[in-house]
Amino acid sequence: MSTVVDARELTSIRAGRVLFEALSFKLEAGAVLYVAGPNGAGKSTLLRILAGLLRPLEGDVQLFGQALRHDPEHWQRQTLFIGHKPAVKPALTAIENIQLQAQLDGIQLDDPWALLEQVGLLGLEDIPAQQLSAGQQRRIALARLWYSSAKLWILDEPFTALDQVGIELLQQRFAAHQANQGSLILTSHQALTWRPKTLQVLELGEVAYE
Ligand SMILES: Nc1ncnc2c1ncn2[C@@H]1O[C@H](COP(=O)(O)OP(=O)(O)OP(=O)(O)O)[C@@H](O)[C@H]1O
Repeated sequence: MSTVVDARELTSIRAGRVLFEALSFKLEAGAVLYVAGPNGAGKSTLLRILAGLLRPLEGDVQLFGQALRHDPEHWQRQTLFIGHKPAVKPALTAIENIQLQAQLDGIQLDDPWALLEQVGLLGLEDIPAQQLSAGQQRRIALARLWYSSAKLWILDEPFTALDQVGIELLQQRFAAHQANQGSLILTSHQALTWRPKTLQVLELGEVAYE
């Protein structure tokens, strides 16, 4: 087993609150880390630190044996981060959004229509994203998971707004990623109905004030 994430002594203070202090954990290839905790506990903050988007006050993260500061491009190639708000362009259609996302990810999509079908949006391709429902917009954002070859996925509340079929579809995608030795870090306020092969739970709890 190889270590994908090695988080060492992470401390984060935001808005005068200690969210976590000297937090250390490791994640191995093919494992799932489920970050739980109440609103404001620091889940998104931790995920953004792990994705290299935010610096911890103290501590550091090694990804595939390398620190972010040594090779940010390596970090970007190996990780796929999807935040809790679907990053869709409201005036673009679903297919245009998917193509744009792929372009930004440096991927040439052979068949964007097949991808649209995979995420259950076929028939809605000509509608601007702003006229789609919250769950449909989420599906556009999550389409990245169907072409991503990143070994580590970091997903902030990916199930939000999805219906039961969408949740099942996403969990199947997670299972395929895991079977391929992919690792996953996610937050959710819903209990997982899928039982990953290797699951670690990190509970961020009540926070202390400075
Ligand atoms: N951009 C920011 N600047 C300053 N403080 C922030 C910022 N974003 C979040 N915070 C603070 O960090 C705390 C943790 O926020 P975070 O979004 O990490 O929590 P969370 O566990 O993901 O919450 P939720 O379950 O509501 O999504 C919040 O209470 C907030 O005060």
